[in-house]
Amino acid sequence: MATTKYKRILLKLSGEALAGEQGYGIDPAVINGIAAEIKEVVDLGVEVALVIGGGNIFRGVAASSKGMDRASADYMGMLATVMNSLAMQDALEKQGVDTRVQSAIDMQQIAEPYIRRRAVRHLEKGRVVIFSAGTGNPYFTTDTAASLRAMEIHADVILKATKVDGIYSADPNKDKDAIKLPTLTYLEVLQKGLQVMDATATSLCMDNNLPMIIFDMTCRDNIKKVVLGERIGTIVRGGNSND
Ligand SMILES: Nc1ncnc2c1ncn2[C@@H]1O[C@H](COP(=O)(O)OP(=O)(O)OP(=O)(O)O)[C@@H](O)[C@H]1O
Ligand SMILES: O=c1ccn([C@@H]2O[C@H](COP(=O)(O)O)[C@@H](O)[C@H]2O)c(=O)[nH]1
Repeated sequence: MATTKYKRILLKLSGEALAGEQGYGIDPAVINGIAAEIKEVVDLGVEVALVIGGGNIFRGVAASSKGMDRASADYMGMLATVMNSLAMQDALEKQGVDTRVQSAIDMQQIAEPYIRRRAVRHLEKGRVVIFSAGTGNPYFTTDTAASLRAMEIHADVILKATKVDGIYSADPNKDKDAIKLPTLTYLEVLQKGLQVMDATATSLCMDNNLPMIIFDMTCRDNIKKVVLGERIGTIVRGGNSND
């Protein structure tokens, strides 16, 4: 078996990327492809926890900018992450991977409540644990939920799998002159105001010295490559970016 760089990972998947070409909802081909990649990582003996965004279904900020109460809109966003989590659970189980969905908002009929020690036990048994409903609180994001859960389960790293292939000097979808930055410190991300991840999540990782790798999830095998230690995307960590 190949030697992996990490023993326990928190993989944050972009909700928006699950929509594929259709731009909304869940593309079965995309989710099945990602599930197959996660299975390969599980088969390498890596303990995998997942947090999935909700941007393919509903974002609280977008609805509140059109007049909806922000907290209500955010609860809808959290429910969107539960839908994505259940879809991913189904896709993983179809491939023979044991999973558990835990929810930060109680919904006993469809998901376990979030219980930290229980989540860790599932991971030790080789099950993929999917943390849904974000942090359970409005005004947060799933990036913050990913940082929080990663800390709580003592993950070695956060892998943010998204639609861009790393962090750029500016949003590459808006600025064609933006350049990719292979290594950054959390302080640099905050000081430069880089929007790839929200400031709360960034600060939480910085305060707890948890490294994060941002990479493109639309490229086949990228998740496995990162787990095996290949340098792709952008690594963000504490200390000096030239270290
Ligand atoms: N400096 C930057 N470098 C890279 N991407 C950036 C930067 N600034 C903003 N972005 C944007 O950040 C996006 C990725 O983060 P975003 O939070 O939108 O998605 P996500 O958390 O992966 O997905 P979702 O919210 O749909 O679950 C990219 O698509 C890109 O447009
Ligand atoms: O802790 C949380 C996490 C998420 N939300 C809401 O859900 C949507 C979708 O999450 P993304 O991170 O944007 O993919 C988000 O826009 C919030 O509305 C939340 O309120 N609290």
